[in-house]
Formats: sequence, structure tokens, C-alpha cells
Amino acid sequence: MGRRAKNKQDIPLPLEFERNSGKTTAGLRNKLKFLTNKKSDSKKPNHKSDPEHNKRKVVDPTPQITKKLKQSGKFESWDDVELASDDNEEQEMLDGSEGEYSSEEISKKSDDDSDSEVEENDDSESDNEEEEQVEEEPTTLVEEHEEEESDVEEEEENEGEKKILFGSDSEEEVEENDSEDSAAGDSFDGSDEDARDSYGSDSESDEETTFGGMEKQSKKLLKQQKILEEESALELAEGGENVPELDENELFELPSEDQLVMEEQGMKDMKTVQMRIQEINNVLNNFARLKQPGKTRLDYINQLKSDLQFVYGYNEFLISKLIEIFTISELLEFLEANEVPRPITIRVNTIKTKRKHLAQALIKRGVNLDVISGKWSKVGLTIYESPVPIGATPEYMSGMYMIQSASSFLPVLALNPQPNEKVLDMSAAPGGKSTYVAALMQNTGIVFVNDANKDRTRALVANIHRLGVTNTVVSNYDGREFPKVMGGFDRVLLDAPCSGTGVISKDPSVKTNKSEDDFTMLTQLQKELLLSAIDSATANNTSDSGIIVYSTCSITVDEDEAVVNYALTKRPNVKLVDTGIAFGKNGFTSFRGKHFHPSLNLTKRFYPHTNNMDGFFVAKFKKISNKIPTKN
Ligand SMILES: C[S@@+](CC[C@H](N)C(=O)[O-])C[C@H]1O[C@@H](n2cnc3c(N)ncnc32)[C@H](O)[C@@H]1O
Repeated sequence: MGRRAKNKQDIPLPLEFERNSGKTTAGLRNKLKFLTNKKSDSKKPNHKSDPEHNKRKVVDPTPQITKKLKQSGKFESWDDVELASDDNEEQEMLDGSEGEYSSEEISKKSDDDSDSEVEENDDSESDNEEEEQVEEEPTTLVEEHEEEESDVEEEEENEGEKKILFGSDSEEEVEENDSEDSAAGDSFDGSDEDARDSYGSDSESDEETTFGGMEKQSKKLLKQQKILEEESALELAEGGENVPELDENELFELPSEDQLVMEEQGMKDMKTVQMRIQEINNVLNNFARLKQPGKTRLDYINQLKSDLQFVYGYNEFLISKLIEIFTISELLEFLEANEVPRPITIRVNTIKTKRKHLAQALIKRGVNLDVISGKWSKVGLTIYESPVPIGATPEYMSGMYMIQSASSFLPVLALNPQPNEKVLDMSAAPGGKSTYVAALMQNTGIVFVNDANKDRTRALVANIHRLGVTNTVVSNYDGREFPKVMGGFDRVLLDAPCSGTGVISKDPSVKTNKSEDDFTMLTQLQKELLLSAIDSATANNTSDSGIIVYSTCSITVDEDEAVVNYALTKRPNVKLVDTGIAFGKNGFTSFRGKHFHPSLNLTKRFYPHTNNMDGFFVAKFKKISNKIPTKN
């Protein structure tokens, strides 16, 4: 038993997107527009303020953990925690960031994560300029987005992946999967539940981490998916939606002032606006040929923003942020993908079972499932349909799996924790990633799992117990203080609180609940936490140690590349290294006139419309020296 997962470099592309496409059909889109226009009422961030969250406290030090700690030789007694906090000379480095604000304040913002794709879409260079461009350039509003090469061949992805068919109770089919699955089971890929949430998306994540909540959540998702599929099929059979086909050569005129006034008075028709979005996209893509005399690119973009807000229900601030990231065509794909739930995925808990055994057990219960395609995960299963709530099966309750979005596997794969190491998960609740880390370490070594929100640490503890994880210590510190508490970690994961722009399909309230001020506070917190994460790790001579992984379930550059770039400038003792994940797009190396360190192209972005996963960002650092920077 217990072969460790092989090197995860070159994890191939997922195939899931092809089969279970996130693209909406024409008919479905009308339905989605309708849904979108409802003001989002769900999952308002619900973080209660927790006056105790800054107190240093080690929760739940069971005798078993204490024994393991002592055996590891890295820990003498529980007093060490406090001692380390007092003695740690790295503590001064903590205060190196600008601005102070409480976690509670940030907790009011929320979010989540997940997804995967098959093909890499080409990015085009952005040109957010008003001046007229030579025609036929794709319309992008950002300056540069370098792309990774997609080097995975579909043939290879398909090879040997016999699917476990939906509703099939044939054990033979499952057995056919054994060759791959047994490798999966034998190699100790862990599992974790993916109730990812960005920041205070308590409403969702906490809901998912309780038994009743899980049951409700999974029922809701499955039902939603089924309704959408049925309606889509019906509408297609009826001839699709009634938005007319676009004539790409027909001249289009922006609405007159009178028209706009009428629209403002409520005379706005969904189909007209949908059509206009397509028209504007077409003009922007063929600007020199199709532009209206006297109109600038910006005129079209402003109208587009207003129309996108109307159709998809985002606030102006967020639409403006998103329009900077994508070409218009890609933005439309992204917005559409956010209207469709991502596939439900689970992570097999290899501490308790193997994927083939769990798949067999669930299939016997009538669950329609498949392995997560693309061979990049050996512990993931996609659930297509289930007659029983997937969060309430005996297998779930006995800890054989975690309900977890596919993209939240990725930071842990990048972290690549090894048995017997000392690892820190700095913002860990409700523990989807922590428990995966623990499983990859085969329940050896020690994982300090911390979260500033005390309420959320309860869900974390519950998941740790359910999954049979025995190598963790749960703590409740503000992560920015962690270097004062303890250092010397081989690996540190910072799955940061974020705005949740990658998980809008799970939490539509993100469309409207973020303002510029929220972003300013959030990005400041992210920067401070990342410096703390770096300061908590220890560089040593081994090639794959002293690792820090920074991840968010947000796709805004402010929360991703800009934070990583900031850390590179403040901590010259780290460098970015390859994440080992072969799919996704490379991070931006420049954005809207700002230039980041060229190594930012080693970071990875994942999008719902291209990867059929929640939007996600992953950066992997290696600490090259323990020299403490002189200034923060
Ligand atoms: C994206 S969620 C983490 C999800 C978790 N990694 C998982 O996979 O289940 C972000 C977490 O950061 C926590 N958090 C917010 N501010 C923090 C701080 N200053 N220090 C540590 N954790 C913080 C939140 O309570 C929240 O649980």
C-alpha cells in the first residue's frame, strides 16, 4: 500500500468540459436570462463578528495528536505553541503590509471556487483604447495575457478511461476501471470536500459542511441541473430561442438618446438587448468596417456594459472589472457559464477507501457517476445524478468522500505535501483542502489547520473527524499573526479569503455585493496574509520544500497576480515555480499598463467557461533563503 502519488508535473487536461459542457444552449439562455434578472437573493455573506478570533488558541489537541507530534520530534509539548509565539524571531516581519483592518470586516465579503476545461482558448492582446484599431482584431480590453500551450492530446486523455456509466449497476464496468483506479487508490491521493468559499461565504460553505446542509445543497443542485437540462432539450426541440441570427455585415446603430430614455423608463426588452450585445460585439471585432461615424470604441463599450448589467444582473463595478480581463466574446462565454451550475464532484478520501470501491458502492445506490476526466485527478468523481442526496449517503457520513469542487483540488496538487512533513493551512475552514493535504501525507507528519473565524473552525473539526484525519492541529489565529505563533513549516497553503468571482454560479450574490472599497480591503488582507504565509515557511536544501501555495476562487487580477507580484517585491527570498498543473491559462505578466514580474506566467488561472470548473487562481512559491527581509 501507500505508494505516493507520482510526480504531478504534467497533470493532463480534463476532458469533462466536452461531455458536460458548460455552454448554454440558445433555448436555455432565455431561461437563464430570466433567472439572472431576479435579483440575487441567495447566500448573502453571513459572517458573524467573532471578537475572539484574534486570540491565540490551539483547539482540540487530542492525546493522539500529541503523541504523533512528540514522535515527529518537531514538538515537545503544547506549551511550545505559546513559546514559539514568544520566541519566534520572524514575528517582526508580520507587520509588513499596508493598512490595518479586522478580519471581521473582511468577513462580510464572500465567495467560493471550482472547474476544468479541455481546450485552451487563445488569448488575444488587449487594447482598451478608444482609438480605432485596424479591423478584425479580437476585442480585448486588457493589454496582455500570455497563454500556456496546451500540449495534451485528447487521444491520450481518452485512452484507457472506460467510463463508469450512469445508472449502470454493472460491476464489470467498474472493474474495467481498476487498472487506473487501483493506481489511484494505491497512490495515496487524498480527498477533500469542496465547500470552498471565498471569504465569508459562510452561508454556502457552512451549509455544505453540516449533514442537513449537504443534503439540502446536493438535492438542490441536482434538481436545478435536471430542470435546466430538460428545459434546454425542450426548447431546442421547439426550435430554440427567438433571438434572431446576427447578420455580421449589417450596419448596426447604437441606440439614440430618445431610445435610451425610453429604455430607462422601463421599455427595455430582453431580446432586443441580447441582440444588441451580439451586434456590439460584432462591431468591436470589425471596428474599422462597421463602426458608426462619430462613435468611438468607448461608446460601444459603455453601451455594452449597461446591456450586460441588464441581462446578467451584475453591478457596474464588477462588469467593469470583468471586461478588463477578457475579450468581449470570451466575457460572454464566462457570463453564460456562470448561469449554469458546475458538475457536482466529490473527492475520494483515500484514508478510508479507494476510488473504485467508493464508485461501486455509490453505483449500487443508483448514483450516476464517472471519474473526473482528463486523468489529472485520481481521487475525483463527477456525480451526474443521484436518487439519494449525495451529502447524506452512508458512505458520505462515514467519511469516504468530501463533496468538493474540482478546481479546489488544484492548490493541493500544487502544494504536493509529502508524508512526515510539517505543513500549515493558514485559512483552512471548512477543511476541504486541509483534509486532502492530510490524506496525501497518509495521516503522517503534522498539519496545522488554522482559520480566523472561530465558528468556521467547528465545521473544520467536524470534517477532520468524519474523514478520519489524525495528523492535524486546529487553531484559531488571525493568519497575519501566524509567524509570531510558529514557523518552520515545510509547506504552507494560503487559500485566501477572496471576492468569489470564480464561483458566481454557486453564489450569484457576488454579482452585486462587491464595491471598490471591498476590493481594496480584501486585497490588502490578501497581501498581508501572503507575506505571513511566506514568513511561516522554511527554506532548506531539498528541491521541493519551503513551498508556499497561494490560491483564490476569484479571477480578478487585483486579488491574484497583483497580490503575488506584491509579495515578490516585498520578499526577495521567494521565487515563483511551476505549479505542475498542465491545464489552465498562464497568469498575466502585464495588465492595463502595469507590468508584473515575468515569472507570473508560471501562475495558473482556471475559468468556468474553458475548464468547466469554478474560476480559480493558483501560484506556487519556493523559499530560497531564510534571510529576513529588512523592511516590509
Ligand atoms: C476560501 S475560504 C477557505 C476554504 C478552505 N481552504 C477549504 O478548502 O475548505 C477562506 C477562509 O479564510 C478565513 N479567513 C479570513 N480572514 C482570515 C485571516 N485574517 N486569517 C486566517 N483566516 C482568515 C475565512 O474564515 C475563510 O474560512
